[in-house]
Amino acid sequence: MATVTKLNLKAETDDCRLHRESENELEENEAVAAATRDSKTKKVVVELGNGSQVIYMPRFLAYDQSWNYLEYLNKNIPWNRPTIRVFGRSCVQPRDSCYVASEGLPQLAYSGYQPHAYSWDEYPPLKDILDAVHKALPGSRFNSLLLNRYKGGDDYVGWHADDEKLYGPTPEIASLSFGCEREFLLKKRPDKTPRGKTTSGEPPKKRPKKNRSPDQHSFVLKHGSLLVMRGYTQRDWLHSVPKRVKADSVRINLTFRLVL
Ligand SMILES: O=C(O)CCC(=O)C(=O)O
Ligand SMILES: [Fe+2]
Repeated sequence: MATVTKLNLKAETDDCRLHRESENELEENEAVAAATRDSKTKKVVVELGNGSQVIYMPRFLAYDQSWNYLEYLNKNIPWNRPTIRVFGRSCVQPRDSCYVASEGLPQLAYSGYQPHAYSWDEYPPLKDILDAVHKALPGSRFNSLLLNRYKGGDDYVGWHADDEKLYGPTPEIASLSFGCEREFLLKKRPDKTPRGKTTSGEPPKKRPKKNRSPDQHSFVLKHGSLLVMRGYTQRDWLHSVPKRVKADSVRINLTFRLVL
């Protein structure tokens, strides 16, 4: 049975707690994510294991400023809903998107689609947001941005990893959210080592369930929040923003990336 840890960062309580899906599961599974949180900034660091890490800052940008950004982006970005290829079939991408990148970088291509790269200069507020991200993450650098707009609960992004070659083996992705709160899920990719085998050839040691870290995580991404995926997260984990019937307003998400 999969181990699941839900990170609940609801606006009403602003109380960052790790809690399990159900009491039942609590009994069956004592696995808890290794998470640390800062009581002042509410920043949460979740160690996913094996060199993968997620950082979540629920109050990265001020509330009012974030509404101004949402309004600006909603009106001024040349949103596009391209036809993409998924599992060999053509379909309309279930959300709007746009791509912004520094000049001279190799072209991004995903799901058989090559988005046009717009310039940062055309959208000065994006440069301000990028500056704020660079300030918050010293030592990190980003030179491209994929924007997504979810018009309502029917818009979504399916399970995927941002593991395109042009990002290198350990891409860092900084994800900013504006507007409607949506759930962001992470699940561990299936282990490629055949059952009963270990990479060293030695017989597998039986590890008790309670020492196994969770293989699924859930974050409710708040208006003005920043979530960072680091290390081997794109190699070992998949992420998604599923459909939600109750999500009835627009959400805009910006993912900053470094093209090498
Ligand atoms: O909307 C989000 O929070 C995630 C978007 C995403 O995963 C992507 O653009 O690759
Ligand atoms: Fe992604």
